[in-house]
Amino acid sequence: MEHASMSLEQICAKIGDLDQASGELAKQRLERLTKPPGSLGRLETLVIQLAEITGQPLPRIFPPGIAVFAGDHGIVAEGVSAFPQEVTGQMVRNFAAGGAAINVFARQIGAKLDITDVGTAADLSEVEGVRQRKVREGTGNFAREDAMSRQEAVEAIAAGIESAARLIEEGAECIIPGEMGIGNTTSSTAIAAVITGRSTEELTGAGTGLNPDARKRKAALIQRALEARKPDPADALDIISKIGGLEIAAMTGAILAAAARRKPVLLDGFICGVAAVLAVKLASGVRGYLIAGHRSQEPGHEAVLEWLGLEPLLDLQLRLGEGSGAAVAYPLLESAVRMLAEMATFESAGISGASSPS
Ligand SMILES: Cc1cc2ncn([C@H]3O[C@H](COP(=O)(O)O)[C@@H](O)[C@H]3O)c2cc1C
Ligand SMILES: O=C(O)c1cccnc1
Repeated sequence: MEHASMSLEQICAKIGDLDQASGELAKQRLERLTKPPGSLGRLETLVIQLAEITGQPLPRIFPPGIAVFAGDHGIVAEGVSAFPQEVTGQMVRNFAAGGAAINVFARQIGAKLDITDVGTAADLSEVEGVRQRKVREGTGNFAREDAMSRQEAVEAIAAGIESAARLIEEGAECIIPGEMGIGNTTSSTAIAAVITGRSTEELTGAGTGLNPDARKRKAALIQRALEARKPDPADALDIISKIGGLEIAAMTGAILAAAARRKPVLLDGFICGVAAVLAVKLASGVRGYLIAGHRSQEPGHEAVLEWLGLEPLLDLQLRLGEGSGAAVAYPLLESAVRMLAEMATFESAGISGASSPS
């Protein structure tokens, strides 16, 4: 478990450049496969990226590992979610029992699901299959106080590093970060506003299902909270400690740890995208290791994707989280990888190449 005990600085320093040579070999093979050049579109660019990430001309991405983190949010006291705080802990029990959406999709794609309580307000110590890394019992209400200390932010990131490192140690070739935390679209919207500079009115969505009036109040509350907290846009740890979430910080750690081990990170929706932005802020080299699984219905996600420079694979109008959209997108990575590895070449199949200049 080499990386589980590495510090944040060490993990960031370990993130290497993409392997252009492996990407080039993948590209050359793509050109020889029995299809018009470029005709498999984004599956082609995807497999080139996977070769660059893994350093393997024929990349391996199976099995995937899903690292789910749960944390509570003090800001729910302001009425920013359609659901009560206790749902976070209740859903963690549901994850452990195998009944949540992410459990279904994890089984479908052959992924191991690693569940960590990084900061719920519930006592989940007796729940089998839930790792206890509780940094604190939910964040502070960032409309009134900092969400957590800088040290707590580092501890939550470390819990995420540990989870991804463990999954990779156990064989995972691709990491999908997921989360559960009632109120976390509020924290994520605040972070997205700080990073992108866009207005909270533009970025704020309905989350679990707020009505239009409640959504407007949520946007105004986030705006006031940002004026009070004044996070430094250049300092990811300052952002996390003032307005972040424990599970968001842990996802950031998981993303960093995956990149440090040259594993592709398949991103879920809005919350996960925000965690990826924070990871890029901590180590800019992470960017090339990211693949956006889908476009969430939360309006802030579009701004986050734009900031990351990513075009999502799917748009299924999802707005769930948990890692669900990434898990649903994972089979596309398998298609890309299998296409490169298993298709015949023009030479091997005895098929004539293009007759007119391309
Ligand atoms: C039953 C249930 C299961 C969920 N699974 C993910 N979320 C998602 O919704 C929450 C964020 O939305 P908001 O900021 O509006 O509270 C997060 O927990 C997220 O993972 C869920 C929400 C609910 C209610
Ligand atoms: O896109 C997401 O990650 C999301 C959207 C709504 C609620 N929870 C998560």
